[in-house]
Amino acid sequence: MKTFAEFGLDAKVLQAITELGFEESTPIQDKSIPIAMNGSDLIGQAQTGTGKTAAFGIPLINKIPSSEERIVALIMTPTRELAIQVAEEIGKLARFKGIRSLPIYGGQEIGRQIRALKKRPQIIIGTPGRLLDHINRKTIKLDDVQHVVLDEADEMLDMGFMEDITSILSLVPAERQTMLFSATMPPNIQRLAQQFLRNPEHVSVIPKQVSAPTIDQSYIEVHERQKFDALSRLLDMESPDLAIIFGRTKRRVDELSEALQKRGYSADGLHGDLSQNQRDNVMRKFRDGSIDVLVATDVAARGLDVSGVTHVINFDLPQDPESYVHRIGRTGRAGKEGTAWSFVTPRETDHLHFIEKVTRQRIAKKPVPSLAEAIEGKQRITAERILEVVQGENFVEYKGVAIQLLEQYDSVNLLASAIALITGEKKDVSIELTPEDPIRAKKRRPDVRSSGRRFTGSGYGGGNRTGSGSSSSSSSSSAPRGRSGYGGGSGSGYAGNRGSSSSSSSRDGYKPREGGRSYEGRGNSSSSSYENRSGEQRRSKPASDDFVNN
Ligand SMILES: Nc1ncnc2c1ncn2[C@@H]1O[C@H](COP(=O)(O)OP(=O)(O)OP(=O)(O)O)[C@@H](O)[C@H]1O
Ligand SMILES: [Mg+2]
Repeated sequence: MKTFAEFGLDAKVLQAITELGFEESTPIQDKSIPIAMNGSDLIGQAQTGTGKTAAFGIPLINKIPSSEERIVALIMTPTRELAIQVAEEIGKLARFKGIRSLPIYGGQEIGRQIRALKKRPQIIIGTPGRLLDHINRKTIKLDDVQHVVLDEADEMLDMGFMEDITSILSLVPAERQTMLFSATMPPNIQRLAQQFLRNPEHVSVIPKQVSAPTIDQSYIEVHERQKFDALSRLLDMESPDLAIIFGRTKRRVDELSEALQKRGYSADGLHGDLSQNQRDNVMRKFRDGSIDVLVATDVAARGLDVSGVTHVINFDLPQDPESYVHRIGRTGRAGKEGTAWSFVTPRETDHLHFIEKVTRQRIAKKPVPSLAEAIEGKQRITAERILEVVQGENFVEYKGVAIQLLEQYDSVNLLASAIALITGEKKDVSIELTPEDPIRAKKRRPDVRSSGRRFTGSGYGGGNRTGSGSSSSSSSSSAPRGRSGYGGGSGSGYAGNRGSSSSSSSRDGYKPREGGRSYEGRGNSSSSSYENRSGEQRRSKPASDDFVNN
């Protein structure tokens, strides 16, 4: 653990870091910043929420001269929300040095982006589709780019961006620095690395052994039809400050956010079928706390950093362990504690155990919260809210009526009635969700070679899924986050290791993955159809027989 002053950074960069409140570097920053400052290519892996953005952002900003007028750095992200967020963090770090950065993503009016490009940003943060659009219009040219970062590199591969990335990078001078970052680094990332990186340094913050998690993980076994009631009880019992609930499909997200609103929760949904305006609004409301429940597809699983997210709930289990790791990684960030719950239908318990095995993390089984626990939780929150008001003394104008009431009625009855009113039971609103099919772990098939799952620092060597058809097994592993978070240094990390995956690529580079993953929807209604998570280009659906749907 170092202070940032030890890296020999520009005073203006240091000032920005101080202003952000970063006191010490995180382990990934410790290791990456000197290498990145040297100009070497880099593959950086560290657990969710440990400051990978600054790990590549600080060296970039440090290096770029303020007088630079050309685009010299390009950062690519898999989703629009992440492009916006990374641009914001880069913007904060670059404030005093006066480096200009610009997010470029689908869904935003292109004219606006073209106007902003005229201000000569030195750093562009973009999603591949819109970047290509600008490149084709010649509104962005990459001839002078000296640094490239692929954030969530493995996800960019999985989303079928390989062809786009290849096209984009073919326009960037070979004489450049290229860096890949993610919490999960499956071996097939090597394909990307071999193609685009030169003698990369591998930096990974991985624990030697499983250590205590910062994210408290539990699951509840529940039938599909009981999920919603279980969810409202869970929300009542836990009363999260901010929660993200992941659903499998866009339809699911729509239905769930509407149902939660009907039951009186302050919730809204995020998925790729919404307009960019709607997406921006939902994110803004969630970030400023005007809603406290964000219901989302996996579009929100990667990279998003919203401070104060205390809970992640997998309303539907994710298809693969990487997705699980990234989803629950939306809480427990920057050394804070977080709580993750997953709903598991009886037929999905094998899949849950598979996730446990791969992530080397026991996920504790908990009962469905009882009505009594739910009520107790809700009442506790109401009482806390009342006490806050009492302390604020912002109630003087209500005293007159209070005195009158107390003259006529019993004080306990009065207060209990007021609590009942504020608690606002809306249990009578009936909710009907379209059921989702369970996810099931694939069974080992001896005739198909399994590359298995391997863990760094663990003896586990066997995959319990195998590939099917032309798609060979792709697997990964992870280790849980360490409690140490910032400052502890033991730095547990995700040690993803995916068996060599050589599945056939479709035209657009989309790789139908063994076991599939939780893409948004694979039903046949448009609201539940597969989409590219950046929402800007549609790709072919993964082969449906990659999934066990029933
Ligand atoms: N040195 C530091 N000290 C304190 N906070 C930090 C430091 N570096 C980064 N942070 C904060 O930690 C949070 C998480 O950082 P960031 O989003 O970069 O994580 P990440 O490793 O990219 O996670 P993910 O894998 O989910 O993308 C951010 O709010 C960031 O501002
Ligand atoms: Mg990140």
